[in-house]
Amino acid sequence: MRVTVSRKAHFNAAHRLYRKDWSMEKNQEVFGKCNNPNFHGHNYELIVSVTGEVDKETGYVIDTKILSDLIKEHIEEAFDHKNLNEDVPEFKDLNPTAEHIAYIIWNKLRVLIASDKELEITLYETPRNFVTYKGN
Ligand SMILES: Nc1nc2c(c(=O)[nH]1)N=C([C@H](O)[C@H](O)COP(=O)(O)OP(=O)(O)OP(=O)(O)O)CN2
Repeated sequence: MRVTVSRKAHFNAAHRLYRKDWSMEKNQEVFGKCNNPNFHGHNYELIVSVTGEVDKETGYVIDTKILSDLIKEHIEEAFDHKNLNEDVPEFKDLNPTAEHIAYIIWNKLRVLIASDKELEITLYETPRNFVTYKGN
């Protein structure tokens, strides 16, 4: 029996959407108010979902306490109350869009969760804007 187990988390972070190799005018045209050079913040809501076989002995796909600890240590510690452009090395040369943040989170967690389980990341940048990434 395959089941999906999900854990919610959140972090607050600042960012600016822009490309260093574009002019201010081009960045403004493409990214608008998200290109504010003084940055802006979001209350990101994160859902991490793990799908796999239910263990016959424990009844678990993954212990939610273990999943929660992994998210705290590897995602919240790295992103919470940070300026993503300036403080987080993964975004030094990668525009911190919701798509890219979800991709980075997936890659950070993928290596920590058993390879026979599927991993899916849903990231809400605002209550109405969210992305989903499950690899590939
Ligand atoms: N595909 C993407 N589009 C946009 C992203 C993104 O990461 N991926 N990011 C932004 C801005 O950073 C920001 O999220 C937009 O904020 P805002 O326009 O305020 O969004 P809201 O939905 O909260 O506001 P509305 O009032 O509903 O317009 C832009 N695009």
